[in-house]
Amino acid sequence: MKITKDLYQGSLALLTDFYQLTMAYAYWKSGKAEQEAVFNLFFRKHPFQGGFTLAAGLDYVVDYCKNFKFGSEDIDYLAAMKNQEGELLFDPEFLKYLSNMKFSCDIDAVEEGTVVFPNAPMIRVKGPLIQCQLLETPLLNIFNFQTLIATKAARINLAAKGDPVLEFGLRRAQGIDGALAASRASYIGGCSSTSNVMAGKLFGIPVSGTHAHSWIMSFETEMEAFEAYANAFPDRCIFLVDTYDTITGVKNAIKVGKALRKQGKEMLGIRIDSGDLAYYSNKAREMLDEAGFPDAKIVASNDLDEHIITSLKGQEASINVWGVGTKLVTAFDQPALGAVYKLSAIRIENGTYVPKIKISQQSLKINVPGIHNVKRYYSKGKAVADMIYLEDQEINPKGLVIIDPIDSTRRKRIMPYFYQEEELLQPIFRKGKQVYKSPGLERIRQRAKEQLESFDKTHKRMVNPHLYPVGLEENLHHLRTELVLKAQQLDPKDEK
Ligand SMILES: Nc1ncnc2c1ncn2[C@@H]1O[C@H](COP(=O)(O)OP(=O)(O)OP(=O)(O)O)[C@@H](O)[C@H]1O
Ligand SMILES: O=P(O)(O)OC[C@H]1O[C@H](OP(=O)(O)OP(=O)(O)O)[C@H](O)[C@@H]1O
Ligand SMILES: O=C(O)c1cccnc1
Ligand SMILES: [Mg+2]
Repeated sequence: MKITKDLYQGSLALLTDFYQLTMAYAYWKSGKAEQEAVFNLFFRKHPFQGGFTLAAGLDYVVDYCKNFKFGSEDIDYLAAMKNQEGELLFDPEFLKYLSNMKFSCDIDAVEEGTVVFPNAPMIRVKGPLIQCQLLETPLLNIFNFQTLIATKAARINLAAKGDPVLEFGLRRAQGIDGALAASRASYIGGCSSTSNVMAGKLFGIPVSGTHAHSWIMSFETEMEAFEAYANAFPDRCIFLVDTYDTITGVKNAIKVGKALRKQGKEMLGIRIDSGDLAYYSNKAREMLDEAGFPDAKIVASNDLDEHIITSLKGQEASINVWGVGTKLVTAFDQPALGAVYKLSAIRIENGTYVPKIKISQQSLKINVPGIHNVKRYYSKGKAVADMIYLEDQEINPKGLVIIDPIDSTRRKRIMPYFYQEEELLQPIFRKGKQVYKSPGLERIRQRAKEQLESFDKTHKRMVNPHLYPVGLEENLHHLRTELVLKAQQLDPKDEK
C-alpha cells in the first residue's frame, strides 16, 4: 500500500464533493464559469456551548490554493466517468478547460489564532464562480476541523490555568491526517507539546512523553522497571505509578528518585493515569514533599477534558501537568464545527456586484448579503465588539450602531473615535498570487494567546458564557432586511 504517497503527493483537486464538479460543468456549459462571485465561510454557533471560537487552518488553505490544479491523472479519472446511459459524463472540452484552469481568486481571511464569532466571515473568496465553487468543500474541510480542535485546545488550556497541557491524542484521532491536523491545531490552542512524533517533524511542535503500563508490566517488579528507565533516561524520568498500586508506585518512584539524586540527577516527576485523580495527586504530593522532592511534577491523564480539569482544580488536586488525548483530538462532545460557505454577491454585465440572499424559515440561516469586512473594536486593549460592514461603506467615527443579525432589537452603540480597531480579514491572495506570508506556528500560537487575553473572562467561561456583541453595521442591516422582504415579495417601505 502506498497510502501516504498516493494520498498526499498527488493533486488534491478531486478532494471535493462530486456535486461541485457537476456544478462546475454546468457553470461552464451555461457560460457562467468566469462570472465573478463572492463567497463567505462562516459558522453560526460556537462549539461546545462556549462563548468563543479560535480560528485555525489558514496555512493549509494557502497551501491548497497555491497548488490548486487538476493533474493529468485527475482528468483521466473524470474523463472515464459515465452517466446512467453509459455516455461520458463530462465533455472533453470542459476537461481541457479544467486542466488549463489556474487559480486566480482573491482571498481574504482571518489569521490563524484569531478569536472569531458567529456569522462573521472567516474567509472571503472572490473570483470566477467556478473556482469559488470548487473551493467550497476543501476550505470547509480544512477550517471546520482545525478551528474546532484549536477551540477545544484553548478551552482545555484555559481550564488548566497556565499548567502545561500535553497532547496525547494520536491513538484515538480520526485517522492519519486528522491526527496530524489535530496536533497542529492543539498546539495553536495552547498545548505545550504533542506525543505525535510526525507532527513534531512536520510542524516543529515540541514532542514529549512518559512511558506506558506495558513498560512496567514487562518487568518482574515495578521497581525494576523504574530503575531500568532511570538507567536509560536519567534526565527525563516521569514514572507511571498506577500499574499495580498507586501509593506503592509513589514510594518506588521516591526510592529511584533518591538513587538518581546520588548520581547528581533529578527525577522530573510521576504520572497518575487512573483512580481518583484528586485523592491520589494530593497523597502523592504529600509523600513527594516529605521525601524531599517538592519540585517533582505530578502529571495526570485519563479521559480528561476542560470540565474534568475544572472540577479537579476546584477540588484542589495537586496536578501540575495535564496529559489529554481522546477528548481533545476528537473534539468531545461536538464532532463538527458546522461552518458553511455561502454566495453573498455576484457581478453582473455592467460590472456591479449584486448582493445575494438565501431565505430561510430560521432567521439564523439567512446569510449576510454583499461584500463585507469585519472590524474589531478595542478599548484599553480589551475587545468590545465586532462589526460586519459593507466593504465600501464609510464609517462615521463619531458614532454608529451595530445590529445583531439574528435579533434586530439587540443593538449596540459604538464610538469608533474612542476605540482602537483591527481589520480582521487580511489579504491572502490577489488574482491567485499569494500576498500573505504565514507568521509560522510559534507566532500563530502566540497570537492565539494574545487574542484570548484580549477578551473578558466572562466570554471564556465554560458554563453559560456572556455573549460578545457582533453586529451588522446599520446600512448592511438595512440592505439585508430589504433583500429579505423583497425576496418574499413584501414592500420594504411597509416596514417603516
Ligand atoms: N477527583 C475526580 N473528580 C472528577 N473526575 C475524576 C476524578 N478523578 C478521576 N476523574 C475522572 O473520572 C473518570 C474515571 O474513569 P474510569 O471510570 O475509567 O476509572 P479509572 O480509574 O480510569 O479506571 P481504570 O483503572 O480502568 O483506568 C476519568 O474520566 C477521570 O479523568
Ligand atoms: O485518556 P486520554 O485523554 O485519551 O489520554 C491518553 C491515554 O492513552 C494512554 O492509555 P490508553 O488510553 O491507551 O490505555 P488505558 O486507558 O488502559 O491506560 C494514556 O495512559 C492515557 O490514559
Ligand atoms: O507519553 C505518554 O505518557 C503518553 C503518550 C500517548 C498516550 N498516552 C500517554
Ligand atoms: Mg485510557
